[in-house]
Amino acid sequence: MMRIGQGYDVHQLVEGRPFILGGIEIPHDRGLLGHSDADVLLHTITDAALGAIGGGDIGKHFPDTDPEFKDADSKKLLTHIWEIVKGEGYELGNIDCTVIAQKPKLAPYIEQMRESIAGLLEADVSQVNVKATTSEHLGFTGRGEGIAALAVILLVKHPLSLDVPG
Ligand SMILES: Nc1ccn([C@@H]2O[C@H](COP(=O)(O)O)[C@@H](O)[C@H]2O)c(=O)n1
Ligand SMILES: C[C@@]1(CO)OP(=O)(O)OP(=O)(O)OC[C@H]1O
Repeated sequence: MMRIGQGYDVHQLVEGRPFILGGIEIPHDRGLLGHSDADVLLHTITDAALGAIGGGDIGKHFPDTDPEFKDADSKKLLTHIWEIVKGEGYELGNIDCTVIAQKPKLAPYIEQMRESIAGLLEADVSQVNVKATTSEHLGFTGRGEGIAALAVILLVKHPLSLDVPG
């Protein structure tokens, strides 16, 4: 049994916030704005996982009107959703993510993000791919006003092995 899900999220880049992406903090002169820590990549992955199990979206589970989730650590939000995914018998097949950011240069941090995401999804790093692209100075990402991220996830459920005698 396999299920596929996709995610998309955008957060604004502003001064005076830490820049947290894929569960790690990256040095930058600005950070992402949100009700939570605004980790746009983990939010996208959370939405993709929810999409795969028909579980709605991140805002349904963690409303941005609820003070409980103010400044929430997005690693904890994804971990909560991943418990639901596992409860339905699924594990990660693979996930492929794209971050659209004019700046900062993300290449030096890609491996650390992969490791962070693999840890959260209880999978091997080889099952997690993270890509970065600029948008060639076009649009809101190109002007550096915000960062967008996309993800496609494949969940797999292994059939119970039957212990047939003889
Ligand atoms: N924030 C980013 C954006 C891109 N990269 C790397 O640069 C390569 C070329 O980007 P283009 O937008 O010109 O296609 C891209 O493949 C990434 O490896 C990056 O590190 N950080
Ligand atoms: C994570 C939550 C909850 O703190 O808030 P934000 O950080 O604003 O993120 P978003 O992707 O807009 O929506 C999900 C939320 O409800």
